[in-house]
Amino acid sequence: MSQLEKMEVNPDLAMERAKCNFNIMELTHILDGGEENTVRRKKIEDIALNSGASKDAFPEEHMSPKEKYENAVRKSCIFADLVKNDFAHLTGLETFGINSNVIRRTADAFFKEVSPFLLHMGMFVPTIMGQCTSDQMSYWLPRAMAMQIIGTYAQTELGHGTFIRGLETTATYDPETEEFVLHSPTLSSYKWWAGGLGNTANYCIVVAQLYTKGECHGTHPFIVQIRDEDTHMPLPGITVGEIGPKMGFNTADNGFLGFDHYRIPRDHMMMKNAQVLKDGTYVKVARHGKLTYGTMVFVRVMLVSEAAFNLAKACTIAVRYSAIRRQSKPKPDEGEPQILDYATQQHKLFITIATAHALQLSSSWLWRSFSAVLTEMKEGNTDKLPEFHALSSCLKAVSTSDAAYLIEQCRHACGGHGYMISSGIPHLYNFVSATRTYEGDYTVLLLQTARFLVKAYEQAEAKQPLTPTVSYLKLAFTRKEPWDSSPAGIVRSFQALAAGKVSTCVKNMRKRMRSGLSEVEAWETSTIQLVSAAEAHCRAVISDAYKSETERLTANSSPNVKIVMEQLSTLYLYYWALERIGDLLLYTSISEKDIVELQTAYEELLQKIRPNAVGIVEAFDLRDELLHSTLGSYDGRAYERLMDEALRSPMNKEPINQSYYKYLRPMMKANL
Ligand SMILES: CCCCC/C=C\C/C=C\C/C=C\C/C=C\CCCC(=O)SCCNC(=O)CCNC(=O)[C@H](O)C(C)(C)COP(=O)(O)OP(=O)(O)OC[C@H]1O[C@@H](n2cnc3c(N)ncnc32)[C@H](O)[C@@H]1OP(=O)(O)O
Ligand SMILES: Cc1cc2nc3c(=O)[nH]c(=O)nc-3n(C[C@H](O)[C@H](O)[C@H](O)COP(=O)(O)OP(=O)(O)OC[C@H]3O[C@@H](n4cnc5c(N)ncnc54)[C@H](O)[C@@H]3O)c2cc1C
Repeated sequence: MSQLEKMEVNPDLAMERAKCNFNIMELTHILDGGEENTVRRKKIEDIALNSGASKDAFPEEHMSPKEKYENAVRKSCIFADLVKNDFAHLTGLETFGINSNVIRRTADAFFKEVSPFLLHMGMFVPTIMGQCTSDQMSYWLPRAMAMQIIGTYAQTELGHGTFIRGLETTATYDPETEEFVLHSPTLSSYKWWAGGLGNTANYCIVVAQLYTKGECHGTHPFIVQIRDEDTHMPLPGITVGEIGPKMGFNTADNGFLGFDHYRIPRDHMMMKNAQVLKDGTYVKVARHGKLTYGTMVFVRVMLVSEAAFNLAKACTIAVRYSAIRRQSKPKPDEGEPQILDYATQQHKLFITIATAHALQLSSSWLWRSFSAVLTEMKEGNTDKLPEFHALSSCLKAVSTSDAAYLIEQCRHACGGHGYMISSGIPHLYNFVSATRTYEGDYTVLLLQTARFLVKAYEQAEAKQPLTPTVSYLKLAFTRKEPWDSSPAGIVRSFQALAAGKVSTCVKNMRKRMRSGLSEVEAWETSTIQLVSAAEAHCRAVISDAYKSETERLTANSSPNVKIVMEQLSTLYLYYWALERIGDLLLYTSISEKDIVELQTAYEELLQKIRPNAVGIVEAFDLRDELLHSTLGSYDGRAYERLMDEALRSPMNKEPINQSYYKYLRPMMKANL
């Protein structure tokens, strides 16, 4: 009999809800970007989740890899149908704005790992939108949106992921037949990793070195059919398959792909930014050489919200569980406290909540900047692209890295039970730790930002005007920043710290060049510090955006919601100031007394947040279907759910496993 037949809420969780002193729904509306967004989101979730279509009859964890994939395809088709037929009027999916976030969020109820269609929606469609001419778009986009074809994005090869210019797949134009010939000249040139490529997709975007009239023009994107639209058989000249088990993403059939002189029509080159005319003449259209990297920039922005969303899930699970879990007996005359009462537990968890808010608000701010950059680019102005590339690169790197670290911390906060797959936390960790690598590795992206920072520093030195996100670099040329523990003062200190680090890097590089190193060598030997400087810059950007967005969003809110949001954003600042004490000592006037006061203020803040902790995570409004967690469900009945899950295990379906007769019994009897 299920342990959950009686509908009850754990009394500790009920008590937490009763003592929450702010309006949870008001905070939900703020996080959703307005009440009407919440209403629409809930409608979409109701349609998708109340039907029960997201549920599995058999626990996914106990399926074979092949069964897991097949189940994910089954549910992807149900979900795609819902998107097309039931959500369309509610979402305006084609805008790829807030509503695609809602669809992405709802999809998580269907997939504990990911949908094999993720790359179709996440990269194939956006690349068609960003890299096609309008004629091409009017042919491809309706087919892709209606799911008549399924696509993916195959850029990375066995030999190269980071260094795009080093890709080896060739696309050589043949003016005789007006076709491109795609070819994989080496093993290392095989495409590797594209999600959905192994078994699902029949089309893909292939990034290849373009050759025409005997000249190489660098990497360009092409739309390539890889399977027959009717039989799904790989087409002649195509070698395609799945790459095998991974830490996560196991329902995403990541694949490999090779070409043997495979021909595609000329107009399957995506020609918005560059064209090859019928006679083979190459025409560059774009004003900026890196516009073909546009989909990556788009997904990097997307990944900041992904990091926030997955952190919100992890801390909802860990905070609810910490409210119902009681352990140890610090006071002999009292019962065991809820583990959420321990200051060390609050230290693990409240920064996780604050980071989820910080990333969510920074991501909304980043989306707005992105829209502004896109609008200018439509008018042919690419001036803001370098700054935006630097910004989206560091935000992607730091948000995914912080999220992975903090999700792991949520697992620690759940003790042994956090290690269970059914807690939901391992899936979250496996998913998010990949986001630190894909779409540009952490270190590589921070070094892109560092390049921009060094150039901006040189502009500041030459007293030239600076773009907004780096205007603080002028602090590098003033006296040491006086320490001020107010939120605005801490943001300024983070800026002074970042400016100081960039300045130190530049001075070190110059010194190394004076001692005989080339510019490239001086850069290379300074990269550890450059990564650290770019991280500090990003931390200053997030802190500034989080603080100012909090002020903007709470300008008209009720007093208690304002207090809660301010407490969290101040906690974020205190936490990172304490984490970076060594740097603050170098670059600001902070004293020993200031540090002691800061630590005390941080500890007091944890206590102030404590009574509202459950309410705060519940403002993320994550339904049980999205959490997939025995530990974090709304009713808080973790022990009953753990036992129920254990009983569902196929290992418990027979009292004696056959291995007893085959191996254990003979061994033990032989040892008698
Ligand atoms: C079921 C329903 C679901 C709904 C779906 C909706 C949403 C889903 C949500 C999210 C997730 C979606 C999908 C996620 C799943 C999996 C996806 C994984 C996909 C992939 O994983 S897909 C492969 C990505 N793979 C990379 O990410 C490679 C990283 N590697 C690079 O990105 C470059 O290769 C780099 C930058 C390292 C070097 O490139 P390089 O060698 O060519 O350039 P170089 O260093 O020489 O720089 C020359 C000048 O270009 C500037 N520059 C460079 N890049 C620029 C840019 N983008 N924009 C503007 N300027 C740029 C520089 O700043 C410099 O500027 P300057 O000269 O002025 O200093
Ligand atoms: C789950 C998952 C899904 C993916 N999906 C797709 C997909 O759909 N389509 C696709 O095309 N690709 C996909 N990828 C590939 C992904 O984009 C690449 O793995 C990623 O960009 C990192 O590149 P890499 O593997 O070449 O790493 P490498 O560049 O080989 O990195 C290895 C190490 O070298 C370091 N390094 C590399 N270059 C430098 C440098 N210049 N300076 C300092 N350090 C450096 C890195 O920091 C890292 O520590 C996926 C990857 C994963 C894990």
